[in-house]
Amino acid sequence: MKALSLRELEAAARALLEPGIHDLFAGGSEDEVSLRANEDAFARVGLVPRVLRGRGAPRLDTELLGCRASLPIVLAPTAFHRLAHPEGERATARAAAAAGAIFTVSMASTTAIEDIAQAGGPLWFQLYLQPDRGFTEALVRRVEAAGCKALVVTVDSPVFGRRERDLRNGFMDLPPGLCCENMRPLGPDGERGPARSIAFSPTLSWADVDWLRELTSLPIALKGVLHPEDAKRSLDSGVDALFVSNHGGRQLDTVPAPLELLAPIADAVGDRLPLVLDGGVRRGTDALKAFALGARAVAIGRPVLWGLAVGGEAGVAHVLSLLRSELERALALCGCGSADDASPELLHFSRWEPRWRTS
Ligand SMILES: Cc1cc2nc3c(=O)[nH]c(=O)nc-3n(C[C@H](O)[C@H](O)[C@H](O)COP(=O)(O)O)c2cc1C
Ligand SMILES: CCCCCCC(=O)C(=O)O
Repeated sequence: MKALSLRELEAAARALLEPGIHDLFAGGSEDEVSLRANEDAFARVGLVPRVLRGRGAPRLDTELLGCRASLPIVLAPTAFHRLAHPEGERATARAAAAAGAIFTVSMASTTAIEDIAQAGGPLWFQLYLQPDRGFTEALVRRVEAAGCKALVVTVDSPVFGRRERDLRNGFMDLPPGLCCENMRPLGPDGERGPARSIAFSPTLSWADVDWLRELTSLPIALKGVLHPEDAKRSLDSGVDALFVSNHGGRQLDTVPAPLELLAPIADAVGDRLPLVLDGGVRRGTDALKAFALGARAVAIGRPVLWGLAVGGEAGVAHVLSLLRSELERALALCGCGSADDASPELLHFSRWEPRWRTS
């Protein structure tokens, strides 16, 4: 039976995945306060529809960082797709390409970027800047050659978050036969060497972003910017977009939900930088709320892994199709012709408290 919603798909994936892999995907850091906050934030904002606006059937197509996409929902970078399904990132890429959706490939993908690019859809590549600049430069050249259209630099990970589910389950590394394929340097004839590990470095600074800006002409998005002052600072480094993200609640715990932090960031950067929000997006209405608060697009992480686990390429296609139809319906019900029509006037922030008559 096909899942009617991402919630149903999540339950189906949970039943199929080996428990340690399920926890690896589902978990957050420490007490998982941010993880829970991400979905809760959407539930706490109401939508107040406008009526009789005659906007016609909503259009979802958009352009982001020079890429045309058929919907403003991006696949966020997530590691290790081959733990969810043997076809891994290849299956994800085929589903995204068929849907006209942008797929952000994780630096920690279990399939090499060249093989993922065979699917032919629009790809961005997520990068953890490595202290070894020579390695980073070689990887950037490789990603450019593979045809990726943008770099998404994750800046919320100077150290790795403490994920206690993984510690409890003893998940230390990928099983034999799998590795982070992009971490295998290419030899002169394109042969892939042994994988090196990904370094998380607390010495990274804006100087490294400036260095990357000089290195490549690809558009650069910074992922994990949550403070308005950092958003403003990013303008000086010539970046092209920001992902307003708390890494799905997997890095610093107790960071508020990105939805709650979006408006001040949108205020800080104005029209100068497009914003992509991720964290807890599970419904078309969630996406609409993010657009109303200033996001140009949203990104989804775990739902893609649930789709993969349940049905490989068809499962990811189903995730995108559910969200597409939900978003079309939500826009139409709110009197919007596109995501650009969404504005804060549609949102209701409840301060209502019941007062019961006692006499
Ligand atoms: C299993 C898993 C792996 C992830 N891997 C990466 C990664 O390699 N790089 C990265 O920048 N973010 C990574 N993320 C974070 C996502 O890009 C994204 O910010 C987050 O999943 C969005 O929240 P959601 O899962 O609630 O949609 C990962 C998240 C999960 C759940
Ligand atoms: C040593 C590989 C680490 C992969 C990191 C993936 C990630 O960002 C996550 O949240 O998990």
